[in-house]
Amino acid sequence: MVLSNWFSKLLGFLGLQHKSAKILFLGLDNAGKTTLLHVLRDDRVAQHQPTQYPTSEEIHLPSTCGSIVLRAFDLGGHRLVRSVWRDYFPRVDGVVFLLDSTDRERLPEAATELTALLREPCLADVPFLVLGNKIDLPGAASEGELRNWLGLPPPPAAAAGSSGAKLGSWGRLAAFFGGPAGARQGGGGGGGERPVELFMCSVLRRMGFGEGFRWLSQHIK
Ligand SMILES: Nc1nc2c(ncn2[C@@H]2O[C@H](COP(=O)(O)OP(=O)(O)OP(=O)(O)O)[C@@H](O)[C@H]2O)c(=O)[nH]1
Ligand SMILES: [Mg+2]
Repeated sequence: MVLSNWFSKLLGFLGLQHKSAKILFLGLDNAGKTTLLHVLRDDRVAQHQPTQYPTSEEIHLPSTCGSIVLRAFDLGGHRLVRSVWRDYFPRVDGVVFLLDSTDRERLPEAATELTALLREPCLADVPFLVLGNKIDLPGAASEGELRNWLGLPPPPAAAAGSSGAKLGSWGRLAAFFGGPAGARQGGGGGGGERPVELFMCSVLRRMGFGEGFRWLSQHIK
């Protein structure tokens, strides 16, 4: 068992093994979910109509994004279509939650949706990759500001006063918590915790999300 785990990790490291994972792309309308999905699939930025109906795509992520195969579900973020999100919760391997970091007016709404998802019992063990998108635009919220809105604790390096804070909006926040945003679950690295991490990104500039998907691929069971 230990040997086979070690072997599969080695294959993954060498890019010779692909995981297949059911991943939900969630977040408010206009966050950039469909744009991201198509950048991942075609490596091309295009304009899309607001998503009205759920769609799914099989996406082979390159080794720079973790060498995994995603069954990615783009569910649309408009208030009216959010009611279908829960139909897709069974057997999910991961959630990618996108935020428009320039839309401060809607950050409370986004935080409420994220908190509700984190409270979902059937998503209790599911890793959450949170992407603070559109940092190419002037006035985008910083990583720290988003962390405050979402109730995420500071990364350990920043809390200890190290130079990690210099990473600023391009940096990454590592946090393990569950239940409502900001509340640690289990504590101290023990059982019952699930991984949640924030990465700042620009889908348009193709920056930041690759690191996020590498992180996610490591946390998919
Ligand atoms: N400046 C900038 N604009 C972006 C970025 N990512 C997406 N957008 C724009 O944001 C708008 C919304 O993008 P979509 O991908 O359609 O958003 P969505 O989350 O799928 O929205 P719904 O389908 O309504 O849920 C589009 O005009 C995109 O071009 C980014 O990184 N930077
Ligand atoms: Mg869409």
